[in-house]
Amino acid sequence: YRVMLVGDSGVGKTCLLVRFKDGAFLAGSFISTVGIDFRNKVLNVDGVKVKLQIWDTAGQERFRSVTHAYYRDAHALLLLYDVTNKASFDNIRAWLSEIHEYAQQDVVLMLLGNKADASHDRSVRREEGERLAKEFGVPFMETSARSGLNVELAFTAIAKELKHRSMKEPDEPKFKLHEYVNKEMKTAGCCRS
Ligand SMILES: Nc1nc2c(ncn2[C@@H]2O[C@H](COP(=O)(O)OP(=O)(O)OP(=O)(O)O)[C@@H](O)[C@H]2O)c(=O)[nH]1
Repeated sequence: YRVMLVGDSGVGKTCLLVRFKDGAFLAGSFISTVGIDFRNKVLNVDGVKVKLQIWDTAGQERFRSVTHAYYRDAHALLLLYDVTNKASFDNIRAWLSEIHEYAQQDVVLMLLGNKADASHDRSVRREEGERLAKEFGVPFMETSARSGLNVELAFTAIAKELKHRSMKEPDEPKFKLHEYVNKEMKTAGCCRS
């Protein structure tokens, strides 16, 4: 399955991918993605191997036309903003209309408020993220590529949804991504990593 990471430049898309793929945080200077990059990761979802091909897109405006071309082939989108950068949150509406325009109608979508570790610099409250996600009917969680908070959960939830969509037995109940995310967040409390 193809999963695409989108959102403003600097919100932490590359770091989130590296954290998920290698379990490490890319510290040091910020190197902006040029165009598009991808990495594969195989997950075990309920006893089935699910391969995710994760596309890391450039957030910079000048690469937007490159990104547009890839939307159509994405099965899932992780849309990120940075909780320490209000503008990246305000731009989410624009990202959502871009997604509506270019992505498949049934694309799996999740909103992520990244850099949740940076509590001193926070400028977007968790409730604001929750409210926006609710307005658009998309699952939401805060993540941190630095601490690892919810990184595994975000990708696992997406993988579960994609696997269930294509492999559901006729009498198997439908997988509910929203419910799964909410349940996992509740059991994890505030500090899952
Ligand atoms: N505190 C903190 N910093 C982060 C986190 N994730 C990323 N960063 C920092 O944010 C900066 C940008 O991260 P990137 O992952 O390169 O951002 P990007 O979204 O891929 O940016 P583009 O490639 O330009 O679209 C880097 O300096 C990272 O160290 C996080 O979870 N917490």
